[in-house]
Amino acid sequence: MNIALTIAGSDSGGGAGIQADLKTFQELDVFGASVITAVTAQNTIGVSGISALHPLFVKSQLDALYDDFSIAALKTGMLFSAEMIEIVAEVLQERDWQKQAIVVDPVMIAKGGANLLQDTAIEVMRRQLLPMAAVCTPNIPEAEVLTGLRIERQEQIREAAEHLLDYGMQAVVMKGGHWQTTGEHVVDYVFMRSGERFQLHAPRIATNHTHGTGCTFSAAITAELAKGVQLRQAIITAKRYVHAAIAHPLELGRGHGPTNHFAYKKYGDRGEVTYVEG
Ligand SMILES: Nc1ncnc2c1ncn2[C@@H]1O[C@H](COP(=O)(O)OP(=O)(O)OP(=O)(O)O)[C@@H](O)[C@H]1O
Ligand SMILES: Cc1ncc(CO)c(N)n1
Repeated sequence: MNIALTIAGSDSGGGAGIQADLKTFQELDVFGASVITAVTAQNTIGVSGISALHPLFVKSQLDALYDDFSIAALKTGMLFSAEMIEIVAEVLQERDWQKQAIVVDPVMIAKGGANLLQDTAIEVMRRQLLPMAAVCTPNIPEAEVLTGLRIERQEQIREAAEHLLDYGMQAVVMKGGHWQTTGEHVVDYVFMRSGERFQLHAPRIATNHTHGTGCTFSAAITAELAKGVQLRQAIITAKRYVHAAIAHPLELGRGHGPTNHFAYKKYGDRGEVTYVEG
C-alpha cells in the first residue's frame, strides 16, 4: 500500500483542504496521511475563522510520520505563514525529500476571498519550497504572484511557466479555471522541464459547485505519483478525476458547494478530457 501525505489546512466544510485531499487519496487507492497546518471555520459560503497551529507542532506531526512511515508522495496546500513554510522545508531537507514526489499547490486565497497565505510567506515559498517540487499547480492569479509577471495573453502563460521551471521543478500546471471564463472549454497548460508541453481541454461546466477543485486536482496528482505513475500520466488522470468531481455535483450547501469525490469511481470518465500537444 502506497502512502500519500497532505500538509494543508482543515476545511470544516469538507470540500477543500485536508478533507478533500484525504477523500481523493482514498478514492484513488492510496493510504492518506495528513499534517494539519491550520484549522479553518469554513462552509460553502466562506471562511469565518482561521486558527494556525504552532509551526513546532507541525514539525511534531511531520516527525511522527517520518519516524514510522515511508512517504511515496506528498502535497502541500494551505501553509499560511513564512514560519510554517520554513519548518516544512527544513523537515523535508532532513528527510530525503529527493526520494518523495512533492506537489506544491500554492494555495493563496479561498473562493470567498479569505487570505490563506500571508504576503510575507511568498518569498519563502519561492526560495525554499518551489525548488523541491516535482510539480507546482498554480492558477493564473497565483502564478502572477509567484513570478511577479502579469498574465493577460496566452504567450504570457508560457513566460510565467518558464520562470517557475527555473526554480528547479519538473513540471508546472497552469490551471485555467479562472482564465477566459467565457469560453466553452477550460484549458490547463502543462510545461515540463524536459521541454514537453501539452494542454488539457475539458468542457467548462456551468456550476457553482467548485469549492476545492484546486485541492482535489493536486491531491489526485499526488495519489497517482504515490503509486509510481509517471508525471505526465499522473497529471492526465488527475484532470479526469477532478473533471468527474465537477461534472456530478452533490448540491450541498448554499454557496460554492464541494465537488463530488465519489464521482470518478462511481461514473468513470466520460472521455471529456482531451489533451493536445504543444
Ligand atoms: N467550471 C469548470 N468546469 C470544468 N473544469 C473546471 C471548472 N472550474 C475549474 N475547473 C478545473 O478544475 C481544476 C482546478 O482548477 P481551478 O482553476 O479551479 O483551481 P483553483 O483556483 O486553485 O481552485 P481552488 O478554488 O480550489 O483553490 C482545473 O483542472 C480546472 O481546469
Ligand atoms: C483549508 C483550505 N485549503 C485550501 C482552500 C482552497 O480551496 C480552502 N478553501 N480551504
